[in-house]
Amino acid sequence: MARKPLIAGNWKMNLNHLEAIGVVQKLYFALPTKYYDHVDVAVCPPFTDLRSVQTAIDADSMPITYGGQDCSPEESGAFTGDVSAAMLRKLGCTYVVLGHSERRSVHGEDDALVARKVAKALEHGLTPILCLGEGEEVRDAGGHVEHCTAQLDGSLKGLTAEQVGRVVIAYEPVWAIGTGKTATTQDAQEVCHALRERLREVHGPAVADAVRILYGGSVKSGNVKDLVAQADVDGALVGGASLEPEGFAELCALAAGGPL
Ligand SMILES: O=C[C@H](O)COP(=O)(O)O
Repeated sequence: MARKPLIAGNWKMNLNHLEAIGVVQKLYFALPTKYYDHVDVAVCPPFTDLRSVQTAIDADSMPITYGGQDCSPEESGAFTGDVSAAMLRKLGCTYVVLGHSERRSVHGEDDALVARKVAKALEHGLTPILCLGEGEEVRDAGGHVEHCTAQLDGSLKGLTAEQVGRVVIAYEPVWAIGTGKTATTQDAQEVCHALRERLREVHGPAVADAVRILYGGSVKSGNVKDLVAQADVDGALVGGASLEPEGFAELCALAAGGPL
């Protein structure tokens, strides 16, 4: 089954709201419209940039979507510092990154909490980009497939097949994030394939065939084409390389079968 690739830029805690407008506009002008038939392009800026990004995108009717980098598992109320799924949706977000390894390690988020966030995001019409991946020690011990499928099960716990069908998965080996050490295309394919087979086993073939599974971890123009050529890799979650708009446009074009 053909799945349209998704390239999502996770800006992490970079770029203020004024810089964000410049980056989105440069990305739009650098990537010819024809490529959007072959790739979905999204940016996930910090919360404080979302309104500005929305305005820039709407002003030029850009075919770029955007999302948050986290949301609360709660509906609303006394949760100082948190941002709700409803607030993101109201700002026009399509996506929300959930369970990123930086939130799992820095903020102690576990699978159970991530599963609650995924459910809340879906309830409000957001598409969660559910991140999971093994650390270096697990990889060295050869436990990466078991680790990732267990994280998948735990982070989707309690969801129906219909709900799981609306999730994007991002396989991000922790040892490849921001390190310049990209997984080989075979490494990426091995885990993305195992995740898809696990979805097939638990949620059925229609879900397994429809869900997009991205790879993330030091993705750049030089490796994106080989990564998305893998049968079970349906795009990329891009950190550092998404901050520079012309380079990110080139990366998106290559994922769409380009060159730019
Ligand atoms: O969410 C994105 C990932 O953490 C990858 O970041 P990176 O491309 O800077 O390695």
